[in-house]
Amino acid sequence: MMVKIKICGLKRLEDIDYANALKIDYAGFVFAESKRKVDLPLAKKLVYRLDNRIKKVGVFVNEKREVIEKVVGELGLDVIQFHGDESPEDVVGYNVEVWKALRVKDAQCLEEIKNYPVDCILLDSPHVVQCNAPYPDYTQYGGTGRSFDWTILKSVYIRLPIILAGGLNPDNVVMAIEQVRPYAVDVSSGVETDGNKDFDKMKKFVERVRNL
Ligand SMILES: O=C(O)c1ccccc1NCC(=O)[C@H](O)[C@H](O)COP(=O)(O)O
Repeated sequence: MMVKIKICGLKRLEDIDYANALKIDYAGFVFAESKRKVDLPLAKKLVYRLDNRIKKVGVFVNEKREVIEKVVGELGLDVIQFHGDESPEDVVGYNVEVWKALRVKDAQCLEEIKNYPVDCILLDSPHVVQCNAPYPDYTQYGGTGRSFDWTILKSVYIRLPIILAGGLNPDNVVMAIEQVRPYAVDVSSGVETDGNKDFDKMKKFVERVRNL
């Protein structure tokens, strides 16, 4: 089966045009503290422009249930991606598909997954809190551009479909897929130039995955 593609952190109208042209499977919108954060009015414009065959994923970090429900309802999101420290109880009771991100430090931390009643598990790099920053650097919850040691996954059986994230780019995505055999790949930094999505990098990424 063809590996699905999610591109995360879309924040400009042209990013949506790129996503539509490349017919990606999932478009990710970040509703958490990040340089890629979108607010509801902007997200509405982006979603309105998005090809309705592309699934809309909302990324949240430790967000209140009522906020998530409002965003899901107003945008018609297809998927909630929990990317913070949410517990298994926090992620239940929504009427759309739910993904939980886990930051992979070691094989032991993958045990946590077994407790989550979700549709997919997204494996990302461990975050590094910037200790010398004057305030906590929440962007480090995701979108770090760093990859983790994929060999950790070899020793663990994961029942859920895996979305592989963290430091993927057009040059390493084929190797990543061959090693991990995920249901989908997720990229943000690796298809950006100077903080914005770059059509040529997105195209290269998509072509390399689709040509497998
Ligand atoms: O992308 C962000 O800025 C972000 C901020 C806070 C929480 C999650 C975030 N992104 C979630 C994603 O799904 C990213 O695509 C994933 O972390 C991979 O990012 P990258 O390593 O930059 O490809």
